[in-house]
Amino acid sequence: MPPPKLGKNQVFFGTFIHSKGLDELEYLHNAAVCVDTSGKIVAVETNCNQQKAVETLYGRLGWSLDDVSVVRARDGGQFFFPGFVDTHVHASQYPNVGIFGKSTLLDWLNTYTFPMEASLSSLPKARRVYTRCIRQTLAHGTTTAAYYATIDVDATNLLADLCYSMGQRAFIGRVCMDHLGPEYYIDESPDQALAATRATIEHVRSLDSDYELVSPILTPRFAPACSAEAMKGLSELQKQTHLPMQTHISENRDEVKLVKELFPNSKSYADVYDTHGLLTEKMILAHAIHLTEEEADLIAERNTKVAHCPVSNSALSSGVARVRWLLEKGIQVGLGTDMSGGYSPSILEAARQAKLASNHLAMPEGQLDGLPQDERDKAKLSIDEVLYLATRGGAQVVGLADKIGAFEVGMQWDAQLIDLGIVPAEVTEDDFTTHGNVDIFGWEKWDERIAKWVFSGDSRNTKRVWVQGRLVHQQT
Ligand SMILES: Nc1nc2[nH]cnc2c(=O)[nH]1
Ligand SMILES: [Zn+2]
Repeated sequence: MPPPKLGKNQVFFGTFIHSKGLDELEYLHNAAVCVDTSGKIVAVETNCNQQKAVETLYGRLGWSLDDVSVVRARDGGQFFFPGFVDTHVHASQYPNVGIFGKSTLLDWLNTYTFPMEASLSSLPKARRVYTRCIRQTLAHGTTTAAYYATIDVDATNLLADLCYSMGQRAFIGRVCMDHLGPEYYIDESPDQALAATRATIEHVRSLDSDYELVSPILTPRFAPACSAEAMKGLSELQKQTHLPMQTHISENRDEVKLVKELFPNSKSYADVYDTHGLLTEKMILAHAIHLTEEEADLIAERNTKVAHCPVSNSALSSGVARVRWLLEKGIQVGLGTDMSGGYSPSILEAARQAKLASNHLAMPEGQLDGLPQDERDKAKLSIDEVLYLATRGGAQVVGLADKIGAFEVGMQWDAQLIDLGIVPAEVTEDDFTTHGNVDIFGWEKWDERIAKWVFSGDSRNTKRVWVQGRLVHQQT
């Protein structure tokens, strides 16, 4: 069942905050954003109240009052923000969030991850897990997610159905793994892996023929789990279909060592993907922590994207990705929760941890030890920068930079209404109970309010969420 069509044009009034560039949030106060019935932003007007909108905007758009429904962000306490983009998330691992003990990547995969993923060949179980994952990520403001499902075609197709009916913009990856997996959870052969991938592509196409909301994404799990034939086959399939792709790279030192042993003739981990035709501008590489200078240069040259997953990188003690270093090479970077390597469904949490991880790089005895302090300090990401990665950066990574990530004419209304619970003058000081941990006194400047949101905010501040103009989450 597709989500219901929009019956009316919509106008949103209030404060809108979005990224103008990597290090600059733009604050539009007393603004109006008009959204047509296809969910497209058709006007962005500053210094605009309802009366002015009726007098000028509606006429220009050919709208009458009856055509329009109005949503207002309350002055002071509320603002609209672009929906978050989760560029790397395993929907199938959602029940395992927080469960990783002291493990690191390779033993974590065998102990926790493969058994859980294999168990989702039970469709009733997959339905429960995927429904809750989508509901939870929407409640945290994630309007677009690049999902890994499992090797099971039916369960993967079910994830596509659920994203479509619940209205989340999503990329659906049937996981390809025909090498080194446990016998209970592995593709039988490269041919079978490719046939299964094609079956999911067909299913998603039958659901959403132009991939307006839900798209397939080719998903070789990572080099150690894929035969050379499977990787080459996926590269061919990508050339025929032009679909996006996703995989993991250089997350963990033992993994990098394993890749060296498995592909002794390759120059590096990145070179393995390159020589199998997978290192292209359509590929999203998760983690990218232990890359060499040459690998990062190659990734930049190929215009390949990176999903930075700081929560997972800390949880599995994988390392700290050098995001500034990647950005300065011209590589486009977004944020990923990497559930359940990461313990949180929240891209706001990923943004917070991206900030803190970048500070760790700059500390003495950190990874950049030996460089002068002012050089190390450059590694630190600002609040504005991590929010860029969470929105516009993510949009670039999933290939939708012209469609989502900001409030611009021509883009889709993929947005969230945030409430920081600022106490209006007319309300008593006791009336602040519903806004979670964020405690605003009213005298903070807007950039300080945003900093408080990034460090103390959570889903309690996410009041409503829209995708393509449709309301997909409303806090009760
Ligand atoms: N974090 C993470 N890394 C991987 N590398 C290969 N598979 C996985 C996975 O499921 N999660
Ligand atoms: Zn992952």
